Parts: sequence; structure tokens; C-alpha cells
Amino acid sequence: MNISDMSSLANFRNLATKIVCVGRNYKDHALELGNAIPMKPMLFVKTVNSFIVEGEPIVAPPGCQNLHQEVELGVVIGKKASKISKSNAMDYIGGYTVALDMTARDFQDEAKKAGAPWFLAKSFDGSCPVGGFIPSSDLQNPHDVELFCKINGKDQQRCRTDVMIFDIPTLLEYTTQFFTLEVGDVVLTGTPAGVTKINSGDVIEFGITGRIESKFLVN
Ligand SMILES: CC(=O)CC(=O)C(=O)O
Ligand SMILES: [Mg+2]
Repeated sequence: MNISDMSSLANFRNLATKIVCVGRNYKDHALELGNAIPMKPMLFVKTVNSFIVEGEPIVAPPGCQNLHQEVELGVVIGKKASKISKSNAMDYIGGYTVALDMTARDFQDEAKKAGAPWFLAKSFDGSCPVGGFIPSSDLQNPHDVELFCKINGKDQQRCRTDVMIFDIPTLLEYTTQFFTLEVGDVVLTGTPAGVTKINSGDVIEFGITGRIESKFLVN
């Protein structure tokens, strides 16, 4: 299977080997949680079991009391990428999506205090609800779109992607110096401000304004 089979989200999910996430890539979000602005991209990873699609519920991990949503632009890799450079990084992109980096904020706070990894806070099963797919040929400039996230019909996050701290070529160059990105892998590019506590029964709608939108229910 290759990138041309990705028009269906089910195929796209089957292709992914990992979801690479960038943290603190929007200044306003770093500040809202009292975090420092990073000098270089900050990376973590979600397993493929975190990937869910519309129709599957969002479920908090056991013991979590403070589940947050983080809407993020996702870059879907279309060509195996290892040690690539900024100058041609965009050639490795098959398309774009929008996803929620669901975060057990209480688990993350505990891990931060202990200097421990964020894995449980970020990569529990179903922690990455993924929306539609836009082929790269249909989106000329991913740095010029608006992300949105509504909770129970009310705007919670809304931000243009041109204010990312590290742009997409920089993120792909940096990431692939350390590990290979495979076809179908998703790179989530960080969330803007507006993360908040999600409750059972909430309806979360998110997407790229005028392009893709999806709806997930919280169990
Ligand atoms: C504090 C975080 O959880 C970082 C993160 O995921 C982000 O998108 O920023
Ligand atoms: Mg995030």
C-alpha cells in the first residue's frame, strides 16, 4: 500500500507505524501551561493504538481526572524520510489531517514533577482521534490554514498555523536526523492555546476551517 491509497481514512490508519508529536510549538499554548518556549523541537510519540476515527468514542484512561483536548495539524508522510533537509522536506508529505492529541493532564503533571516520560499521559489507547485527509496537492500552504476545535458547539480553540514556532520543513528535517519516518506516519505539529478539561458526554468537533471537520463523542 502507498500514499495513493490514502484517500480513505481506514487505509491511512493501516499505514501508520507511529504518530510523532511536537510539544510547545505555539507560544500561547506554552504560556497558558506555564512552560518555557523551546529552543528546538520537543518530540514525543504515540503508538498506533492511539489512532481512532469518527464513530469510535474518546475514553479517558483509568484514573484520569483531567483529560484535555489539543487540536493539531497533522502531516502525513508520503515517502520514507531519513535525514532529509528543509529544502526538500515538503516533497515527503503525502497529505494533511487534523487530530486531537488527547492528554491526561494530571498524569502529565505527575510525570513532569518526577522527571519521568509522558508516555501514559499521551499514548493511552484512543488518545489520538484523527479527522479527514487532504492530499498535499490540494493544500498548497499548510502554514496558512485555520485550525478549530469546538466543545458542545462552543469555540474552544481557533488559530492560524502561521504562528507555529517551528515550521513543517524544520520539524521534518529535525525529526528525521534521529529516526526514519515511514509512509503513513503522522507528525502532529503542536497545539495552540485553549486546552481544557473534557467531560463524559462532551461532543468535540474539530478541523481545518472550510476544508475538513469531524465529530467525536466522549464516553
Ligand atoms: C504540554 C503538552 O502537552 C505539549 C503538547 O502536546 C503540545 O501540543 O504543545
Ligand atoms: Mg500536543
